[in-house]
Amino acid sequence: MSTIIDGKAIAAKLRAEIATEVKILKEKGIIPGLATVLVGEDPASEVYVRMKGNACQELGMHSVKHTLPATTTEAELLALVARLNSDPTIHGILVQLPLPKQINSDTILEAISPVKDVDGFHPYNVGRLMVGKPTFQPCTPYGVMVMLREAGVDLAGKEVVVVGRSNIVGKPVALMCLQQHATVTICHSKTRDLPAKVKGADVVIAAVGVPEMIKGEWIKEGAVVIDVGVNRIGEKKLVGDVEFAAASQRASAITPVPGGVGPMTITMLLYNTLEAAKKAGTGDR
Ligand SMILES: Nc1nc2c(c(=O)[nH]1)N[C@@H](CN(C=O)c1ccc(C(=O)N[C@@H](CCC(=O)O)C(=O)O)cc1)CN2
Repeated sequence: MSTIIDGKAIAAKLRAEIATEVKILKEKGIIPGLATVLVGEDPASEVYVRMKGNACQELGMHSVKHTLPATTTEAELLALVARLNSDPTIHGILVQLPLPKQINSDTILEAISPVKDVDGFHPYNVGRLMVGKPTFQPCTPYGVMVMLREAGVDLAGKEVVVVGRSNIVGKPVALMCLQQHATVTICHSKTRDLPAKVKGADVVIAAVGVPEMIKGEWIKEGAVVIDVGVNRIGEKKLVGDVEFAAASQRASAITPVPGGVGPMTITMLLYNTLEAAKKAGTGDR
């Protein structure tokens, strides 16, 4: 049986540290501020944006939620982003993804000021990560790295297999693992013999968005398994991208879903917002 890497517990510890720093910053007259932008009525996005607002409140941060109709045009959203870019009470801007199809996500993400890009999706911040000099790092992969660190996993020389090549998770987490001296393989829908690739991994990071696609029998005895998937089955049930029950028989450590990577995503957003506020306070941006 494997050790469960408890995302909720790691997130709670980090949030307590962030709250302490927020308090110190407030004494200097700076209240970290996050603006969240939700376009449309995607139920999962509504939940995530609400969770982000609640988390800000719990940690004493300022947060403002902008809810726009699904019919919002790209120009209207760009105008809001421009307003938030020049609002001194806002240190971080988060536009919840996915956006409705009439809006080009890249155009919006590139319009967010890189110094307020607490999602770490702006090409400037992506480029900084690419050259090994990260500024704001995307929240989910950043959370994965913190979990690995807290679980005592040293990546140097390890074979890491990332399943999924999204800009939000797969590509950045691969770069972050490379930065920690892992040998990284990124797998995707055209990868030949995925089971063989996974079977060779010391660390598997599943970020493919397909319920239980990674089979337990593919996991090497003693491997570490990080499951980024949050797949809703019916009304209530959430499952990851990995067959948890079978994989946990073989893995040395594994993240659950829910309660694994998910809570870390929001925690790292809070962390990035705090960092943005600190940089604004020192003029270091
Ligand atoms: N602008 C962004 N959009 C999206 C991001 C992002 O990082 N920035 N990531 C995902 C969704 N996401 C945050 O927005 C997110 C996903 C999951 C969780 C989470 O805590 N999951 C819980 C389960 C919660 C539930 O009941 O649904 C868990 O896994 O335990 C938080 C945030 C896409 N969009």
